[in-house]
Amino acid sequence: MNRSNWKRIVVKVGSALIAPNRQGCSSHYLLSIAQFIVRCRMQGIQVVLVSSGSVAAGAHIFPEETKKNIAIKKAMAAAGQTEMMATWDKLFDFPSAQVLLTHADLRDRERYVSIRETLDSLLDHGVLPIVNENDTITTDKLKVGDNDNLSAMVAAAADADALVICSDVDGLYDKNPHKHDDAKLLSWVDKIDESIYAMAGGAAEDGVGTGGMRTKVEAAEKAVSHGIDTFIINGFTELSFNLMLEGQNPGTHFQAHEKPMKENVHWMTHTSNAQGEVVIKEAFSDPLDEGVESLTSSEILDVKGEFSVGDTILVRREDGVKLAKAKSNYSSCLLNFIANEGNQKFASEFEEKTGPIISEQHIAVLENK
Ligand SMILES: Nc1ncnc2c1ncn2[C@@H]1O[C@H](COP(=O)(O)OP(=O)(O)O)[C@@H](O)[C@H]1O
Ligand SMILES: N[C@@H](CCC(=O)OP(=O)(O)O)C(=O)O
Repeated sequence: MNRSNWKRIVVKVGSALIAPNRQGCSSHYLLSIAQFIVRCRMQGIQVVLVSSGSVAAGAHIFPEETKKNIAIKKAMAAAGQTEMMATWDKLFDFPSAQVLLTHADLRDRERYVSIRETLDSLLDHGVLPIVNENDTITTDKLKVGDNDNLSAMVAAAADADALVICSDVDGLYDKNPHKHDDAKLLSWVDKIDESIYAMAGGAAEDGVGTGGMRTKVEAAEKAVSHGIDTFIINGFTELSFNLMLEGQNPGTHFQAHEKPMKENVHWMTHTSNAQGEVVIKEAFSDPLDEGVESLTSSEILDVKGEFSVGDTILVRREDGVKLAKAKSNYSSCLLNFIANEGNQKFASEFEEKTGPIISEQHIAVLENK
């Protein structure tokens, strides 16, 4: 990693830094984060800010006994979002822009491309994009659910060089430091495997954060496979930011892969989730590695879920092994019809005229078979 090459970074700020006591926003911790952003920009590094905190910031407006209600939580987010944006805006003398996203936007290729273009336009005109999940309109099916994973998806969309996750602890420890006095900080992670996930616990039950370290490790896994160096640092202390600016590592550094995934393969693997499944015969699993022009309805054993043309699907072997994610050129309804043995003659004529079920350039072979 050579930081002098950084052109663009994503900085993710957790709720505890924005609304530490759930009593509205406080600029107490945001001042040094804002200063860091200003200094990065002075060095010619473009910054995208992913800011949590709308729910925590809006919490003080609603009665305590209502706060577990989902509709009230969404209302807290709506009210807190304006307060949070206003607090950030006061700290900068350049324009900022509110970008509210859901997973439904990120997993749709056209909307994803539109997000990329908007981020580029904002950054190229000196505007600071401030991104958050659009909690008010999300449902379980539509949401990312935590801003750690959201920040990694945004970092990939923005083609960032680094992702800096500012949290309420120094980084990833071998166990939760709030529960274990002897927990040790990991300053360097070059491979994210089960042993790393085993160390990462959830958020404190009485805290304001979502997801804890687990979602941060998930985010790091997404980002490093896109070639994005990822840091978890303590956003409570100014020292973290000074060390980052000096090129040092104040927390945990997850090393970017030297050979990142291809952009569309990364999007299919880490951002877009499968809307349905196609189960294929075991004997056909290898040709997926080479190209799939030959995947025809006669290899399909089962079609699961409802999907439309252009949706991402999971290709699974009959023994359950996940083989690939791919963009489907056929809807689930049509696939169900042509995969039926009785319709084979019609199917082969139809496929010949219409083209492959999945095309080679839109397939991501899954590494963890
Ligand atoms: N191995 C670990 N190392 C560090 N923190 C951990 C670990 N396991 C669980 N945690 C918890 O994760 C919390 C940080 O995540 P979270 O509460 O979601 O904050 P944020 O608002 O920064 O996203 C820590 O305060 C700690 O309680
Ligand atoms: N969209 C939510 C963010 C939820 C979230 O991931 O919070 P955190 O774990 O503090 O980053 C909000 O603004 O409150």
